[in-house]
Amino acid sequence: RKFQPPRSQGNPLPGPAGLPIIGNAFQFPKKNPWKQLKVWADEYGPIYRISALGKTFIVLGSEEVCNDLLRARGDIYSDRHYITVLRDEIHLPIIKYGDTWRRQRKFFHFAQLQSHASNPHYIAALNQNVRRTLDEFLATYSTTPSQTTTTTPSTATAAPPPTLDLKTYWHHILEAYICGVVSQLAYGYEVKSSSEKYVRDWVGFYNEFEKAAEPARYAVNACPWLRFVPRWLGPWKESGKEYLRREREMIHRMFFGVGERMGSALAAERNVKGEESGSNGAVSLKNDSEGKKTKQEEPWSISKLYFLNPSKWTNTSSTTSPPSSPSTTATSTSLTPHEAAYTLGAYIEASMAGTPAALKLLFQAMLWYPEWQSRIYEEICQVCGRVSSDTTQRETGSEQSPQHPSSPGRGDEEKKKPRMPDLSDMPRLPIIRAVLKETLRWRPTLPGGFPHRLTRDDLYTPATPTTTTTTKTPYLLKKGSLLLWHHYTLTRNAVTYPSPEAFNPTRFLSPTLYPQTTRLPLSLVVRAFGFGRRVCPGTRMAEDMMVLCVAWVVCAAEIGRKEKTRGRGGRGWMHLSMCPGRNMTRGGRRDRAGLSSCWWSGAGGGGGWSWRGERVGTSTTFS
Ligand code: HEM
Repeated sequence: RKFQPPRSQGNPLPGPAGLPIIGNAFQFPKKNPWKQLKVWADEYGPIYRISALGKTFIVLGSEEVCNDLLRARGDIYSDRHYITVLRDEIHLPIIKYGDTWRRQRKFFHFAQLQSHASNPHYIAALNQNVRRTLDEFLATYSTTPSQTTTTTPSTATAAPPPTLDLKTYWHHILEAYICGVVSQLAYGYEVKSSSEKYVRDWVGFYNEFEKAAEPARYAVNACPWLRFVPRWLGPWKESGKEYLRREREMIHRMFFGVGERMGSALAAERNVKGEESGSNGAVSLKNDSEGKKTKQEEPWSISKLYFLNPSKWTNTSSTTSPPSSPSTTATSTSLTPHEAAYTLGAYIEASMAGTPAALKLLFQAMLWYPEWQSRIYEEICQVCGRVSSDTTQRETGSEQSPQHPSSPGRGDEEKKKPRMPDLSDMPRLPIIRAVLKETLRWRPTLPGGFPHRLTRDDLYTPATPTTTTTTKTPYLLKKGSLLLWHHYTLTRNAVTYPSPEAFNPTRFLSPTLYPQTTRLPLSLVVRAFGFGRRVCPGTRMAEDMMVLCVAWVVCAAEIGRKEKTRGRGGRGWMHLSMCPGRNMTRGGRRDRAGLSSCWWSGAGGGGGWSWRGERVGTSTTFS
């Protein structure tokens, strides 16, 4: 494995010529720069190289090549680029490939194992948060909330703060939804409203993290030797540190707080020793009886599972005397408490990274293609029952949804009682899942992919000859290169996805094109989640959260286009209006069990509730 192929045996990769040092950095358009990589992929084939500021990037533009390298040779293609600004911390998505990554990833998988349809805590976290989210949408965007609300919504605090722009508030609601689910699972913490500081803090951390990782923002990321410059010349040194300090304080407070309340010696000692910040903010236990009381009351969470049996993860010795320097004392197999805390930090931050953006795009797809909204609604009616007064289908939604052949139907009796969809319905909702897959393909949230780093020289001959391959001589891929699985190019492959620019979820329903497409895990059907050993471990949970959210919103209202106001909006902006459907004004959909408690009556036709959306996600400035 240590064998390094002689460099003379390989051909250099093709690619566009660039300037010395700067490379191809200035050849990208300002708008949608990732599109340029597709242009080059068409010219140079499914594997080519570019360079920028001394770094070599190898761009992979076909699933075959991605699988050959990132998956089949995962032992050398799973490292990450070293981000100097974030060097102190152990964020799972960017950590170097090695023992710490293995330990964290193992704990992450343990956390993911809790997210299954037979775990009542998982179901509760999803249902509770989706209900709150819908409440917030209704309470916030009803044009006449005082007249329409007869039952007090469960989130009395749902109205946005007066300073907040309604154009962006719905982003906050979706962020709080994701944050709510994962926080409840990770720490047993229940988010009450999207304007809660707790949620905004996590969003802030993720945004800071994203900025810190940008090569263009901090020159030190591109030129690591800059870290040796004095502090007065490198302001990023302080700003980076401040963000990391606040983030660490939050991650430790939430994680060790659970242990403290449970009376865990590990967490208590940890708290006494304290972190750099002086305090982790965890609740101190006063005496045994209080300890016992809080121990009983501590809600289920992944942190709690950890503190119930820390020795499963940590060396027994370190459970009584926590390491003074968090990241240094781990053996190759034992996860330090600090690492466990950061794994759950990644659980939240990584969820917040991709999922809200994808959800926003899903809403955008509903807006632009209302016929799919109607088909989703029809599908839900077939699976969860149709409300008695809801005899009229939506104008565009007369088409019947196909029933998934493998899904057992619920009894007729149950069908008579309309209810809101839940997790157990997932296998029987192929349409909404196809719409999600198509959205992730149509508007990738990470169009440029997420770089993997190659740890030693490698030789590679693509099985399918490329336009530039003249001989059978393999290409030389150099150690230290960053590999971009270019998601935008992958999704624009006209052979796999005919008419790639068209939004057409049917492609994921066709049994000839994608056999078993509704049953395969999302990450195997769409490539939005990466490849190989670093593939996104939260895929199933992401699918559950997104499908449930859209299903509930579509049950509650129609998402429609609000008339464009002159001089406002523009390219990349969208206008949304959600108005109660015809059925609802006649008391139709509000009769669904599960919705009634958060619903208002007498919503009156006409305007309903509306919101104006700002740019959706980071990748919506498509032309
Ligand atoms: C639509 C939603 C999501 C998208 C599009 C997405 C996408 C991705 C991508 C592209 C990667 C990098 C894969 C690679 O390098 O090959 C990744 C990594 C990761 N994702 Fe997600 N993700 C989503 C949701 C989630 C959720 C809900 C969680 C947590 C529950 C999560 C946790 C992670 C973690 C921890 C990593 C780092 C894995 C590693 O480097 O070993 N993601 N995700």
